[in-house]
Amino acid sequence: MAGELLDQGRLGPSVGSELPLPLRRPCLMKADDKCSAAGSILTEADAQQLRDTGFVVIDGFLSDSLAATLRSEAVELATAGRMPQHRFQFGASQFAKPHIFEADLHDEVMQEALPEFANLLFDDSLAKCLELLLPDLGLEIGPRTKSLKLQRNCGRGGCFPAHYDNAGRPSRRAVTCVVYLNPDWRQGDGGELVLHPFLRKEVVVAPAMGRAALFRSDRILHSVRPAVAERFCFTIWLDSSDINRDSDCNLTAKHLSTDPLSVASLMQSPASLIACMEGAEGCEEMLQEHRQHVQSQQTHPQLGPFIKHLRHLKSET
Ligand SMILES: O=C(O)CCC(=O)C(=O)O
Ligand SMILES: [Fe+2]
Repeated sequence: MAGELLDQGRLGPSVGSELPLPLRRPCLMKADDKCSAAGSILTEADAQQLRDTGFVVIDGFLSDSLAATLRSEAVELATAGRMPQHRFQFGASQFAKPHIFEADLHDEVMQEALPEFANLLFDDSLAKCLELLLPDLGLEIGPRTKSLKLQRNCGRGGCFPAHYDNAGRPSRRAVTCVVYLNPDWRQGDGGELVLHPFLRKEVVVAPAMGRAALFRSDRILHSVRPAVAERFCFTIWLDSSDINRDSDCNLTAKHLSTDPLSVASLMQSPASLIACMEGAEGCEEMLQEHRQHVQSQQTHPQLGPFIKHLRHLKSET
């Protein structure tokens, strides 16, 4: 299904009603001399969109100078060959994600190598701003209740299959904020983020410099298209004290013998998984699990027809 492409030409800087100054541009940096230039732009309209649709895309989320500084730090680490290969847990095994490298800012070695990113880990202005605008999210404040990862996709087809950043307990992630650091991104370079809001049209987000995509970690299925060109981004995940509630998780466990997230995943074809993992260790195991999951749910007496109905609704969007 063709998604709506958000690229620089079509999506101008975010506009919306303005909050009083200190909130409208919360400073993402500690150093005073950089505060005036750095900040996230989060208006009431942005927050409202996040609340109503589960996502919002904001251009100029970082000042040009902060975006450039972060990018140079990232490039320097990558050039020195110091960015660890991204590994992920699947069942009892760990596998490498092809062409993806990630630095976790909870790692003190990385904090030293990436001081500007480390400042962001210890800066709570984004969480505080969201907490004020969307108190129902129950966001927690402090470096221990957020994660920050810098990611390098070296091109050559690196991508992410459709997934949720919070696929259920014990995850406490509530909001994902991905920020892109690619000044030269052009159509054809690939690496677009694709949001798959439930039963709604896909939204394709080009990974352009200073652009941020904020979305509900537990509600928005998303994937990344294969990248042809090298691409950098960093992600902040904000935790909540009020996530994966019994009332969210038990409804379908009780009535449909599954959880709500897997209903949405089932509606995805395994194409994005194959694109990401083909030929890599772990690919066959993951496909096998996907096939088993799909088959067991499709033959479920209540869930099978329900998924068929949802697919039909989605095909009409
Ligand atoms: O690279 C991106 O645009 C998003 C990556 C992602 O979905 C993740 O790290 O969970
Ligand atoms: Fe993700």
